[in-house]
Amino acid sequence: KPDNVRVSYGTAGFRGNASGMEYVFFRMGMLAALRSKLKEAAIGVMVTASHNPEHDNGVKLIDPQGEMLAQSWESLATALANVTNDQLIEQLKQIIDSQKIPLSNTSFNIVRLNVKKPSSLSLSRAVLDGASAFGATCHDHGLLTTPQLHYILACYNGGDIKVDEEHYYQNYASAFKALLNVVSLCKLNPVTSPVTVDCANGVGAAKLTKLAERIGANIIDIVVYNDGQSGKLNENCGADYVKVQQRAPAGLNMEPFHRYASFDGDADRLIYYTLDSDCNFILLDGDKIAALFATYIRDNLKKASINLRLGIIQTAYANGNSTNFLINQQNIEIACTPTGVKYLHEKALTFDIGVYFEANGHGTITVNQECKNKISAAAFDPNKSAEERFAAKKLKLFLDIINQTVGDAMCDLLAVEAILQDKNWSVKEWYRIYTELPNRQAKVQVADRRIIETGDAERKVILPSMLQPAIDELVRKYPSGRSFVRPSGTEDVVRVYAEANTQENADDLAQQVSLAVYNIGGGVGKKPLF
Ligand SMILES: CC(=O)N[C@H]1[C@@H](OP(=O)(O)O)O[C@H](CO)[C@@H](O)[C@@H]1O
Ligand SMILES: [Mg+2]
Repeated sequence: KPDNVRVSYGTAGFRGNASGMEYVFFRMGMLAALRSKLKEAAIGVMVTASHNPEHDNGVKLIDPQGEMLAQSWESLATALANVTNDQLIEQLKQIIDSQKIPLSNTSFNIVRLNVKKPSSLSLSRAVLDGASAFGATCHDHGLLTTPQLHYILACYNGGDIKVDEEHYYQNYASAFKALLNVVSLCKLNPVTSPVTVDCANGVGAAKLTKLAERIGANIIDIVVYNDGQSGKLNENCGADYVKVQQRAPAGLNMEPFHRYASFDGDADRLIYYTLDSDCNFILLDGDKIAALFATYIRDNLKKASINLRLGIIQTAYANGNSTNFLINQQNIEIACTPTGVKYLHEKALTFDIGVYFEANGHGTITVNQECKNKISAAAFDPNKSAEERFAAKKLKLFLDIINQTVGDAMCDLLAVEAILQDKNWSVKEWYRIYTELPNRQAKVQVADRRIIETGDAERKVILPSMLQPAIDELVRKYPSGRSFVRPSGTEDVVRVYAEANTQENADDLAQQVSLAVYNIGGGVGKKPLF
């Protein structure tokens, strides 16, 4: 471990420049083995830096049911990663004692290794070495998307110890085909039009190709773009680039009203986009996917006369008009949490059916088993009308397409495609459900981003105390203005978000707020000017 380097288990595990990070991965292998002994179940370890540039890498731990590592263990992970080499054994002992870990229990880890990245082989090796130091048996599943690893882990711990990647394809391909069969029954000539998917030159390209093969080209027409043959991972492409830059991946020739989608590097984010008739770029982000899912579920619940509590969970990054649409026009319950899918997921579980999405395209649907049973039973209930049973059946099949453990770009893509088919919608009808407020994201470098503390699900700054009044004053100047700032959990920056009635005003507001952060929050380097 290099001296004077501090890392922390952030929004999505440890992430940073891959060189010199082996010690973090080695220690996370150890921690995973300990957690496995405690939980008496396999623990997943994912090696990825998601949407970050190729020179970065990262590691995150996955809990037994495929959920994110329990928050109480994040601080243990941070402490273990930061001690010096000679304090390591002492720190491990402390964790073992404080968590009462039965060392004699066997432990299993399921590791996914991304051989595509030059750094990943040695880093994955470091995880395996760390885990073996505690005698863990490791199943190395090779190259997988993040959601595939979550899925495999959940199945494995559910008793299916032979589960593998193929199982994933069979499961979701047959779920999708079953729903499409049912929805095309009511159509004379079901049409499939192609959807072009930018896979960010990441692992998703090969995996999506396999999934599409299992479904069949006569049912879904997927064109893979940025398959990693030539381009660099996440460079000028991928879901994060498209969302933040609000433009298509480099080199993609777009046609008006065709459907385009982007995954991020580890395929847990999905964004759609298209061009309108004037060739304006139209983004259909996580908010719009959530709105499509939630209204589809709500409509079918209604048609099936099933009474369940449906909620949508957003973060402060959700576009103001998506929130207005869902609350005021659709009457759907909304909750807001801090950034980071673990918070959204946790909140989603408090509803019978929870639809959560970050605006950047990471999201899924949670539904508890009891509610799922209720929906399945309604599909065969002789006391219901044929129409009610049909809606219940569609809802059941739709929920089968969803990877409930985590946001999954491939499953979410199938779910969007199925809804559009069912509704006979092109991308045009979908994007018109509401019009987004123009918005802008920016980053500000400060000496120490930890001095910024936020509250109210990150919508207000608490410290430094001068900052929120300054933001409020700026926001007041712009019609439909809204802005907030927060320290990033994955990068050494403060993030700024602004929206307003016009793009110019949103840009202006983002600029002014960035300067306020720079001036009041201890900015370093060049003043943020854009
Ligand atoms: C504005 C934004 O997109 N933030 C992302 C980003 O977190 P930050 O804490 O903002 O760096 O990465 C997270 C992990 O992928 C993701 O959950 C989150 O939504
Ligand atoms: Mg990702």
